[in-house]
Amino acid sequence: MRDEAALIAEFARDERLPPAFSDLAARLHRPLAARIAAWTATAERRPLVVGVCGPQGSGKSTLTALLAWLLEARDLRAAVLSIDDLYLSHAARQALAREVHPLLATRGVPGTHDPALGVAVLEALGQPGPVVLPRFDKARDDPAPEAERPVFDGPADIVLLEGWCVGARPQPAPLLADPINRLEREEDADGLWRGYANAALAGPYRSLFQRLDRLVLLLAPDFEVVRRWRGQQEERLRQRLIAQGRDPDLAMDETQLDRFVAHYERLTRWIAEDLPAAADVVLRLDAERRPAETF
Ligand SMILES: Nc1ncnc2c1ncn2[C@@H]1O[C@H](COP(=O)(O)OP(=O)(O)OP(=O)(O)O)[C@@H](O)[C@H]1O
Ligand SMILES: O=C(O)[C@H](O)CO
Repeated sequence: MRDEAALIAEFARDERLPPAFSDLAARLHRPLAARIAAWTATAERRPLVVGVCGPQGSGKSTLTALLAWLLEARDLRAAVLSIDDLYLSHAARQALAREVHPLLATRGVPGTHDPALGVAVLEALGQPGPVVLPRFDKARDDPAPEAERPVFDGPADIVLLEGWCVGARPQPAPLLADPINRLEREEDADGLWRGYANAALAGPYRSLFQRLDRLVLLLAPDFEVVRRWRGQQEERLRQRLIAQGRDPDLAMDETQLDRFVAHYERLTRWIAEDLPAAADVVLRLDAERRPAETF
């Protein structure tokens, strides 16, 4: 097995993470990778599918990327998939916006992904041979062209499926009655949009989430912190666009961001209430993304 400390240092450098990250990785990522390896050893089917659910900007893609490195160092083949890569195209969401509800134009809530694509990719990852993984380009707000999609050489031992609503269960109908923020009050007064998202969770998303063997749940201190974390993400996107010589205004400004995260508020709050009881590992993060408990 490759030296984990050296691997973590390399990862932190590549990802430009703060110096304190190495300590965190020793307390969190290393033991979590060991736990996932142990789950894999006793799993009844391959690949073992581990869901990583956490609010926007909570650090899911960083966590899963490092876990994949650590698992590979243990000679386990680990693929990472994000539910964000299953978003419907811009045109498909525009069609939903016309036909069902205007708020479905914005990517995010259940109903704006293609869960059947996720099921098909998980299935393909269980077979030998190359699998072209889906990729969504947030600056274009559209799936990336095939040439930009990564290829995983299957079969995978483990798939880490990360996303802000991975494993979410529908809300009981009475909880849908009252709007929870201004967006819902002003633009979904009759509850059609939130009802559609909830029905999607109860329907097509169930087939994807039923495939999860294990669930790791990250929780934010509160929704204000989620807004801040998501803002940091967008700032990174802006910097990346500048570095690539692309238009930085493809990233959202503060007003757009407030409206964007309002779409996520209901389900983010519901997940924090409902999923801890169902998760295998629950990590309560502070505002600096540090878990309160040692693992
Ligand atoms: N443990 C950490 N310490 C400090 N910074 C971190 C840590 N984990 C992640 N970050 C930084 O926080 C930001 C968000 O992380 P990441 O992209 O992993 O979040 P995410 O949950 O996948 O977000 P999204 O749901 O929007 O895709 C990134 O800039 C990342 O470098
Ligand atoms: O950018 C997005 O699509 C949301 O923040 C979910 O990750």
